[in-house]
Amino acid sequence: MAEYVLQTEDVAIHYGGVKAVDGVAMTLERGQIRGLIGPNGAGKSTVIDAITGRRRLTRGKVVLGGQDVSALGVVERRQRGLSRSFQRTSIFAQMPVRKQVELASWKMGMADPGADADDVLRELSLHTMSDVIAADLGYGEQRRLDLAIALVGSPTVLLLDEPMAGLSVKESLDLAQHLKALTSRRNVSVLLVEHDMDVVFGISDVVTVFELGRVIAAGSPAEVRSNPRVREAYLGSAA
Ligand SMILES: Nc1ncnc2c1ncn2[C@@H]1O[C@H](COP(=O)(O)OP(=O)(O)OP(=O)(O)O)[C@@H](O)[C@H]1O
Repeated sequence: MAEYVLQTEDVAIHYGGVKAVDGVAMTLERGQIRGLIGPNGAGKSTVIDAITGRRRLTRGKVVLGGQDVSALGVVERRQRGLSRSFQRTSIFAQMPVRKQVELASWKMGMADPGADADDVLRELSLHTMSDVIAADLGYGEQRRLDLAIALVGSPTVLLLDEPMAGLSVKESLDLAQHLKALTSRRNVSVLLVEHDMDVVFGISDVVTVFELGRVIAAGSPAEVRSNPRVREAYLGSAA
C-alpha cells in the first residue's frame, strides 16, 4: 500500500448553509504533485485552509505523516512539516532576500538558519540575489522568494494556492520547473491549486477536480482530461 504523507478523510467545511467543502477525500504520496482544479467557488482554497488548520473542520480528518492533526493549530502543523505559500504576503518588502529567509528559518527553530536560508535560496535560484531588497525583485522572483520562505525547515508537504497568478508565461514556466525539481530533489509533496491548465496538466502526477465542494474526478492528467463529466463541467474547449 502506498504511504501517504497527507490524507484528508471526509473533510467538510460549512458556512451556515453554504457547503464550501463537503466530504473530500484526497491523498498525497511522497514527492508527488497533485493538481487541484475546479470552477470559481468550487472550494479549492477552503480545502487548503482546512488542511493548514486555518479553518476549523465541520467534519472529517486531516492526517499528516500518519498522524491525525485535525485538532492542531496552523503553527503546530507547520512545525510538523505542512507548509503553504502566501503569494508574497509573507514577504517584508524592505528587507534583503537572504535576511528574511534566515529570519523565517530562525522562527522555525532551525539549528543553523543561515545554512538553511542558503540552501533554499540556491534551490530557487535566488542565491545571487541574497542582498537585494525584496521590493527591488521582479514579480516572478518575489513569488520564488515566497516559496523559499515556505521551504525553510524542510517541510514534507507544500500547499500552493494559485502560485502562477499574475506571472508571465516565461515566469510561470520557470516556477513550474522549480516546483518539479523540488519534488525530486527534496522529496517534497505538493498540492497545487492553479487556474493555468497548461501548468497543472504539465507538472502534476495526479489531478483532482472539484465542483461545489466535492470531488467529481481524480486520476492521471490524461484520465482527467478525457473524463466526460470534467470536460462538460469545467474544461470545455480548453481540454
Ligand atoms: N468565510 C466564508 N463565509 C461564507 N462563505 C464562504 C467563505 N469563504 C468561502 N465561502 C464560500 O465557499 C465556497 C468555496 O469558496 P472557495 O474560495 O474555497 O472556492 P475556490 O474554488 O477557491 O474559488 P476560486 O477559484 O474563485 O478561488 C464559495 O461558495 C464561497 O463563496
